[in-house]
Amino acid sequence: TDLTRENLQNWKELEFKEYNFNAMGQPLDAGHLHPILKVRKQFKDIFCQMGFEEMPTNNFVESSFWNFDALFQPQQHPARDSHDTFFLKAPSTTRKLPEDYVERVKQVHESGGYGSRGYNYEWKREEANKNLLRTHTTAVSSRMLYALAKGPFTPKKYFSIDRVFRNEAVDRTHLAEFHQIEGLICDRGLTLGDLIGVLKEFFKRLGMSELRFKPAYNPYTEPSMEIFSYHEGLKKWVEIGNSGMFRPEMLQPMGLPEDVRVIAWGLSLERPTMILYGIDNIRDLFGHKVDL
Ligand SMILES: COC[C@@H]1[C@H](c2ccc(C#Cc3ccccc3)cc2)[C@@H]2CN(C(=O)Nc3ccc(OC4CC4)cc3)C[C@@H](O)[C@@H](O)CN12
Repeated sequence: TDLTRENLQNWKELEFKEYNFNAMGQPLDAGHLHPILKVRKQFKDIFCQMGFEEMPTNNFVESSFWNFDALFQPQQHPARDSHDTFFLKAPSTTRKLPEDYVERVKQVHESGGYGSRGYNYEWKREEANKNLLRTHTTAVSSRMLYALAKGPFTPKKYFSIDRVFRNEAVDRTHLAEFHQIEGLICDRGLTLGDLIGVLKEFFKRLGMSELRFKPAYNPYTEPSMEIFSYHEGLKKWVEIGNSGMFRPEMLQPMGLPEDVRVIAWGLSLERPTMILYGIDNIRDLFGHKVDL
């Protein structure tokens, strides 16, 4: 019908169905939060409830100094090789390091001190200057502890959850990068018992109450422990992380008081996410391929 004036009036004669104001709208196929982000929030909430402050991890590029040397990791350690670490071409070297602290790190690597024998090798500044993609968030922990040593000492609880990069073969469950979760407590007179206690409290909040600890080795912690938990679902003991007490060779050159101890632990974000969401191929978590 053409749009004449009288035609526009004839809707008044038509019969319309009553409005159903209780009708539900069409379900919107809205977006979904990525599982990694949901589990990251769970861990962040647990750390915040336990009084931890988040560390600033917004620098993927780090110097070998903060990533390795400050942690008393020797320059000939295999993890510092380009087969395990991504070194940067440009900028290949770091701009600025605290010279007086670098000198003390050089000393402790070469000839020890603070009760340590050291590694007895010629420490090279060029090696420490090399820029890399951080291999662990422990590089951020060393920066934070150094900053803590600068001022009057106050006990601190810090955590970090962010991406780290390893030049490793990738397979079904390993990518060249992953998200590391790290917690640390810095206070006078802390002991291994305090570490075990805080680990029990931390993992209990994730539903893992039965923990076992196994002696382990890290270049920057002594003693070190691998952490295991009995997983009801998988009916077996699962390695859920690593932990330890930062060595005096790491803490003393920073200038922390000699009775200050640091207990720390780490785990990944991908492993718990894959287990909690039943994902058995890391490609389903990340990756460019999307099955449409
Ligand atoms: C090269 O990657 C190492 C990674 C990653 C890891 C290991 C150690 C640290 C550390 C540390 C550290 C130690 C001392 C001081 C400071 C930091 C951080 C991440 C996980 C650490 N792991 C790991 O996350 N396993 C895990 C964690 C939680 C979890 O929860 C499930 C709901 C039940 C399940 C599993 C242990 C293993 O997966 C291990 O084979 C792989 N590890």
